Amino acid sequence: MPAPRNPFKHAIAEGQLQFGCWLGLADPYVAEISAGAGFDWLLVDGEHAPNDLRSIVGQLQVIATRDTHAVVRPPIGEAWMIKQLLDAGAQSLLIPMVESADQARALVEAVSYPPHGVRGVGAALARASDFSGIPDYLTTARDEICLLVQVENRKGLAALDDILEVDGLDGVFIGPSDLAADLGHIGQPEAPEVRRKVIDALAKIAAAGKAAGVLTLDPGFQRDCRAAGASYIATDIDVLLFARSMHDAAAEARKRFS
Ligand SMILES: O=C(O)C(=O)C[C@H](O)[C@@H](O)CO
Repeated sequence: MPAPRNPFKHAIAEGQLQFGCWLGLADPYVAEISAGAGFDWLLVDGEHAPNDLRSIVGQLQVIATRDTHAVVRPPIGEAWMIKQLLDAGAQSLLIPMVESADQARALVEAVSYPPHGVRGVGAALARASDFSGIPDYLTTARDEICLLVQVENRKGLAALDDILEVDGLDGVFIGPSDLAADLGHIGQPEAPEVRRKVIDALAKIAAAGKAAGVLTLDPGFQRDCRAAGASYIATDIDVLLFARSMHDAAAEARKRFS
């Protein structure tokens, strides 16, 4: 029996639109609600949310029970973190702040077992192999791992052509917020210069045959990104949805009783 099929990997490889939601509330309970909401994928954020390995595992477990897919973002692209996330059962990873082809190649090695890479062999005791319930896990795991790298500054954009030549990379995701900051427009991912660069990068990624992705809350810009070739687009963030609903509910209750 092989490693479980990764439907997200295959969908974005074919350019099929997958829309997703960023999960920053860092809690399996919230992930369970989100997993039933209808998004194609959910980003479990270890970079900017208060997640640790155990909270990520809890979210992977509940997301796996629903018809959606978890993409996990570690704080940084370190091989030891990637090893733990893969063993915990994450099949799709989004690695932040990638700035060179060498860095991208090291990440490909981190998700591959020797002799092709450096992933440690410990799946026998891991959730990824269904605790040894998947006999062919070691020989088939790599086929179903989706490796996405995040390019989000001028250095990364300058290296984009080289990054796109790296074999074993499924896609490149453009981070508009960090890119805006690096371009001198901190807090303004909607600045025209940022948007132009995002659209140009997405088009270049798609033209190179890799899957292009982005996070933007602006519906008009989401459509522009799709037109430029993006196949996985995060359209919402749980923290903002919850915060907005709480504020609206309290304001309406206050109005009702005043
Ligand atoms: O640069 C970006 O955009 C991202 O990397 C996504 C952010 O981290 C996301 O959390 C929204 O601020």
